[in-house]
Amino acid sequence: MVLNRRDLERAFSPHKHRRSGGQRRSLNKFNNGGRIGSQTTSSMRVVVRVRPQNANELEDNARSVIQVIDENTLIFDGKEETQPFFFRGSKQNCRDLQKKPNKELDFKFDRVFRCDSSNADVFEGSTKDIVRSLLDGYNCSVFAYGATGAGKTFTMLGRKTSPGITYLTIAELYRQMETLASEKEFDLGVSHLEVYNENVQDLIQPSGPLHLREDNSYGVRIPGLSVHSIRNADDLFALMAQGNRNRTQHPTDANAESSRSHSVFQLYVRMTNKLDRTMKIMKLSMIDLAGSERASATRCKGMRFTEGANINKSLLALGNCINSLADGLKHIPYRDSKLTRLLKDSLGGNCKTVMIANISPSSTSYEDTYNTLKYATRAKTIKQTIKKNIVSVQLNISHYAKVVESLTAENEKLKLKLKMYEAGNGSQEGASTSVAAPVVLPDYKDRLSAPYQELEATNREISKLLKEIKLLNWRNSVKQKIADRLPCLSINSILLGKRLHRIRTSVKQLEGREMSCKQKLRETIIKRNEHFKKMNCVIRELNQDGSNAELTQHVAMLQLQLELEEKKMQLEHCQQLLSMQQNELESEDMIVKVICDTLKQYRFLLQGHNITTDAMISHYNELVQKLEGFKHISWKKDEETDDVHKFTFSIEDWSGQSLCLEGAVKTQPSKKPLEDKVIPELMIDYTAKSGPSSSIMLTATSLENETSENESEVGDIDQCGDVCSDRMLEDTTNRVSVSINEIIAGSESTSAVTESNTNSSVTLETGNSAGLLPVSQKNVPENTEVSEMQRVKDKPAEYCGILNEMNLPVDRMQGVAAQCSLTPLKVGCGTVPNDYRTQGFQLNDTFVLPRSPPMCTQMKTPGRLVQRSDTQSKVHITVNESGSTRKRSAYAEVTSKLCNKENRAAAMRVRPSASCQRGQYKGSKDHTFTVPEVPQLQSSKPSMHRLTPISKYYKHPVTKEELGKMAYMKHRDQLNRAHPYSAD
Ligand SMILES: Nc1ncnc2c1ncn2[C@@H]1O[C@H](COP(=O)(O)OP(=O)(O)OP(=O)(O)O)[C@@H](O)[C@H]1O
Repeated sequence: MVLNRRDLERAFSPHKHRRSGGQRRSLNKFNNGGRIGSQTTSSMRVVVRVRPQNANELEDNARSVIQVIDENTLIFDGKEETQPFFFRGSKQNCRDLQKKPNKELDFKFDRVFRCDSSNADVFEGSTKDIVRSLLDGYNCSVFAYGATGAGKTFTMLGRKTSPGITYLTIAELYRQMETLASEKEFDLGVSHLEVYNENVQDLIQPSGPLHLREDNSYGVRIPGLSVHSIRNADDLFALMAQGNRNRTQHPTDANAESSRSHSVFQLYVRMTNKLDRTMKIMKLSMIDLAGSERASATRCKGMRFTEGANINKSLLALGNCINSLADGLKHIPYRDSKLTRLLKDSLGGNCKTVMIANISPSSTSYEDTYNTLKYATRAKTIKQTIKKNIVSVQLNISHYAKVVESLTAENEKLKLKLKMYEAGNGSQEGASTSVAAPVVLPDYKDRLSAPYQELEATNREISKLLKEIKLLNWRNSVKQKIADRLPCLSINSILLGKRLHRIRTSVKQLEGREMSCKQKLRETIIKRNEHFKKMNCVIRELNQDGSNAELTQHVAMLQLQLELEEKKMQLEHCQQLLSMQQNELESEDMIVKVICDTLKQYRFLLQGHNITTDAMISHYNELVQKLEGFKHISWKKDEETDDVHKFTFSIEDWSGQSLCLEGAVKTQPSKKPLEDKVIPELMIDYTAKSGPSSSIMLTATSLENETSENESEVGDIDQCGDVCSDRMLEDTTNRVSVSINEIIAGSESTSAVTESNTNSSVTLETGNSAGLLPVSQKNVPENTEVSEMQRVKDKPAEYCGILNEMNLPVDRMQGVAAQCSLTPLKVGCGTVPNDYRTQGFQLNDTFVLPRSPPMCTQMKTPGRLVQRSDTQSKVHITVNESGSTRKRSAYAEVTSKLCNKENRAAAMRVRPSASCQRGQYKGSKDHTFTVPEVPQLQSSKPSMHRLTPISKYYKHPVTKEELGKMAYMKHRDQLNRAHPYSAD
């Protein structure tokens, strides 16, 4: 335990820190020159007050060791103006060597008060600012430090004529609270205690010693300490006086009214915001420390000596804490004394602190003053981290809703008042310029307003719940639908099980939500009925008071408003539901399309393998019929009409003769225009203007965009798919119907290579041709196929010829070939038609087309090889003598099916080379034809020899499984895109 002056000095000696820090050379380096009002740092605010010399000091003729330079600076132990020093009659510049040299230390503080400063001056310069901080929500502390008799109590408590800063601060607090009274509510409480001989005692209601408790949330607490409410600053003064009377004071040699204890006066402020009910609890502590003293100076003995030792001990602990805080150490020895424990949250805690260092200017207190100044300088470097004490009051969203509601209602009322006021003023305008009397809102409107608003709110809630229920219901039905159709497509039972489980779980969740919504709805409806009753009651009462027309009108208007609001919400909900249903419909539409497409591909695949059954075909046809039925469902609006896109068609026959045609493309309004992606349906009606033709090519050009680029021949297999390949119907009136499955974006025109006879009236019609087979197939009896199949089996080498004889469509031929385990024909087979016989070919000449699409140059009579180059193909045809004598020329007709766009036109008009002319091949069996790139045979009956899309997937050798897989692969992505629950 340290009890003497030397220890105290050591505790606050700068040399101590020089040793530890090794940096400081002069006291001036302590000074950071902090300024009043500087809010940039949160350093402890330190002010110094110099008291006037007392009678004793004046009597002793002691010199003043303090020179106050300005508001912030003082010089301790400055040079005195002394008599010149003479040695042997001459003035000496050197000082009197017998005298101690002056320290001449300058100190800077936040504020320095001269000895003539009043308590009011000190208040203005030290604690006035912290009142603002207190009301901003910060804890604040003020403590007075100094040697005994230095004027601490005088500064803190003052006299009746000159109240101290505690009183002045609290008076200021009351003044500022009054200005905030409209926004905030305040509750004030005070307590007053002393720490005497390391015991804490209540000064207002003295009882036994009190214990200190520390709490993370509330800091230091003293259970049992009485807290007294005050109404004004005068109440406070009375309480302080009472507390001071109870304070332990004893006269010492240094001070006749020496306080022998540390006094702590605390004011608690609870501030509640009237608007949001947030609460702040702040604490202001005014601490009058006991004076540090030298036992020699006070000449205390016995009890007084023990008191002094305790005072010094606690002040020493305080000095250690200040040093540790100033050095930024982690551990602060607060627990060394009761005083430091009590001041824990005032010094380094969450608190704005002001230290008032009281000093005597007299040289008799030289050491005390010097120590106090050092102490204060050290304290100045303490940094504090402070935050507002906002108590989170349990306010929920409903509270804010209420506040907003009440404000809105008030706002509405005010608006109404203003309107009425303006209306009243308007009518009186001109009549009188006197100030209009305040307009009183009709009572009935006021009384009806609250129940109406309640009713409106519940109505809104009901509409919302109804909408929620409907949506949940609909989502549920969609999920059910998915669950129903999933097993139809999914082939992976494990995956299917998982998906179904997921769907069922979500269905259950939706049902649960629906139930809770329904429950809420029931409750809200009950609530609404109550509001209705309430409103009716008010209306009845108002009627009893004296019904008037205005009231009736107002009630009717309110009812209408309610209805209107309800209808508006219903409309909104309907629109939302409708758009969701529309989306669902579109997605289902897409699924149907994809399924149809896939089905068609599978159908061809099966047909290719000749494994279709009658039942399958009839099911398929049923489906087609159903789909056709679907098309009759019209989504178009009444005012919508078909979009017509006009085209001109130029038709060329293979001999180069061209026909001019005009036509139009009709698209259904629900379908996208030509420029868009896919046009599933397209109607082209045109009539040839002139001339018969045996072979024509149709080129369609959009009139709406007449540029040369748009003039294109379509029919390219890459662009138009199987144009004119699926269905060609020949009717008796020489009208040819061509089915076009789809036209891809970018091709604004379509063409079809077709044949017309003498009549040039041609109709190209598009439609869903899925599943429609070439009509010629109908004419082929199944039994014929079977018998021929046997023939093929018996003579596999001749199967091409046999199949040609059978006059089967190419896919059927492929099927037969596959069934007979023969190499499937890649592209197609054709028989030379009868009319060709007259042109030099023999019946049953066989044309074998190449195996894979670009290799389309093989054209041979049996036994002869055909060659092909990149740019053209040479076709060797063996023609027998009889044929050549009969006809002068021969034709190798090709179609553009597998050609690229550029050479297709040329390919269409392949003529036999010169070597094919009559007579030139007489006697010779080999003739050469120059054929453009990628030719293909075309017979006079195109329906029989067209390529089918399925042929694209043929490879040799290929198994049925592979074929199936290939077709599946092609459509898998499309299917998945169309619907996530499609095939796995
Ligand atoms: N600024 C001042 N102006 C006039 N008189 C003063 C001033 N400061 C102090 N005094 C007088 O000095 C005497 C001692 O002052 P005070 O009791 O306030 O000292 P203290 O620091 O509280 O001493 P202790 O620590 O012993 O209680 C008192 O009589 C007081 O009236």
